[in-house]
Amino acid sequence: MTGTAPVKPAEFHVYDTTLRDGAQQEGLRLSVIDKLAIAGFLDELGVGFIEGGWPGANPNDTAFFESLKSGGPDGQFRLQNATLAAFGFTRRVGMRAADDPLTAAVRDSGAPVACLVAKSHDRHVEQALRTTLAENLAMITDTVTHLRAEGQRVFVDCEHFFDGYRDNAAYALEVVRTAAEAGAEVVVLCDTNGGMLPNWIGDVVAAAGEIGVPLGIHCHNDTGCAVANTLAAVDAGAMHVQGTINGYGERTGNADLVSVVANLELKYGWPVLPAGALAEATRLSHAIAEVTNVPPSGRQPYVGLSAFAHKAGLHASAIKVDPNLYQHIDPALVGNDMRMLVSDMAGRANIQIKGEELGFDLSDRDLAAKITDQVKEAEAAGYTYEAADASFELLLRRELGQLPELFAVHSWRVFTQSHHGDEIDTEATVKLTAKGVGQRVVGEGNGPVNALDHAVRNALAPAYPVVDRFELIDYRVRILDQGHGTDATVRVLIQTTDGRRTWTTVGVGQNLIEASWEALFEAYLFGLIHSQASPEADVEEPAAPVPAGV
Ligand SMILES: CC(=O)SCCNC(=O)CCNC(=O)[C@H](O)C(C)(C)COP(=O)(O)OP(=O)(O)OC[C@H]1O[C@@H](n2cnc3c(N)ncnc32)[C@H](O)[C@@H]1OP(=O)(O)O
Ligand SMILES: CC(=O)C(=O)O
Repeated sequence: MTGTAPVKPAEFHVYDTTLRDGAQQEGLRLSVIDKLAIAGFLDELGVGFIEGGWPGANPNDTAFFESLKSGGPDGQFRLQNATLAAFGFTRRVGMRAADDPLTAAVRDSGAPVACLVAKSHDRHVEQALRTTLAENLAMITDTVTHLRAEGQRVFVDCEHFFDGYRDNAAYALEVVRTAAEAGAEVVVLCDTNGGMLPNWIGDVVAAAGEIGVPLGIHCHNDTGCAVANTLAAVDAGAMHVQGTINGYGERTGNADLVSVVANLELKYGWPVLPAGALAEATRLSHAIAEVTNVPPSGRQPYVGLSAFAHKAGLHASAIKVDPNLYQHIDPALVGNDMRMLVSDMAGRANIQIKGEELGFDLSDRDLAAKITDQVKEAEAAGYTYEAADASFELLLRRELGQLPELFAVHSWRVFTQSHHGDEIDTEATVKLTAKGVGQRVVGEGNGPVNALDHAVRNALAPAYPVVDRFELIDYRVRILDQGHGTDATVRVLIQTTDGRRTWTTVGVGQNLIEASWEALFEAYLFGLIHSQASPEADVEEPAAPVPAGV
């Protein structure tokens, strides 16, 4: 690798603000219980500081700090690694810090650290605070001094520092100096509007470093550079990085702390988390996403589902020799996995690696080439195996002569009728033979796929009771040739679970019901093949009923 990593400062802070700045993301709403759950995950990741919110600003954040004082609802919650920080701002204009109720809320929050946002851009002081530059400095001194005297460690977030530096560098630097002289342990330079680029950040942090106080960095992602800007600040001497898990935050978000710490640990070689913690990053990032109810981005660096997914044939053929040829790190270092995708961009190597992953020997080049051609042809017709691993496995089994005939379908039909124009009934009939016994079963449903699902399930159940545990959990339709109105080709993807594993199958056709049937048939076939292979599925809890509406 060219370029050398900077030397790690003697003291280095990883400061998480998911519960405060992350919660400023549109659509994200965290209850006290959510915050406690996330704090637990952050602590497990090993961040040094967890900013829990702004006590006094809203009842939820106040309740979170109160709850932590008594160990959460069950009295057992304790942070093992992290130090709790309470966010607040400098005292109000014209008031004494000791009399300001919001300063009191931070002071009385029980958090050992107070992180205060202070204005550092002269225009903001004059226009937003509507006060003098001198009074802003007095507000900083008074608030920091008061909280220090009350026994709190204090960090100061200099809001709009980089924009402020451009307009009035002397004043922005004066704010840093004032905060440090009043007792701030770290002065954090904030790219509040997120408009900076790495070299600008680096230059300004280096200039502020001349003051000789410990500096931190807090970047928003409006230029898409929050992580790069954070690293540029570290290169220029910052010893404290702020960010949020998964990059949550106002507008386009904050620096994604997962990427920041992974870069520091794996690229700079700096141990910034407890030993072994980084290998939990994928699990913890996804666990936090479950709590925030924001779907994780597949393309998130390091921990995204696609972060180590390989689609192109050329990549796969090199990966067969050595995975590192097309990966910047071993995915296990962050708890992620390599995934091989099968699509029309696949070459033999994708098919061979994927086949091996599924337990099939595809080392025969001609056989692998034949399957590759079949995949390309099917994909050209509208199938997608990248999203439907189960259908790909069935295709392989068919080609390898390893597809057991667990049941044979003779016919199926669907019938929908409306009564007096409002009530609509759907009925499906399936005729099949399973374990030598013929069945002709009628299923009803609130839509054709639902009715077919009931019919095929009831027809298979006498021979294979395990089907009662199969639950259709997702059904997606995509029109493939959009110019074609109602005679367009459609693709249906069905996701099914048996409570232990989840699988996806695909069907394609000009008839929506036909495409749905194909995906449904494959869903049952795949589920049955695997329940035969591991019959312990028979003792699982029954699945919930089939979702309505299809
Ligand atoms: C860059 C950041 O993300 S900083 C964090 C921002 N987060 C939030 O704002 C979320 C929580 N905020 C809130 O709940 C509310 O804004 C509160 C409780 C803090 C204040 O609410 P209100 O008293 O109703 O004031 P409002 O929000 O309308 O305006 C903010 C006031 O704080 C003042 N203020 C802004 N920054 C600072 C500061 N660093 N120090 C002191 N006062 C400040 C403003 O001048 C304004 O004063 P005014 O009331 O005299 O007009
Ligand atoms: C403090 C903060 O969140 C900011 O300046 O962006």
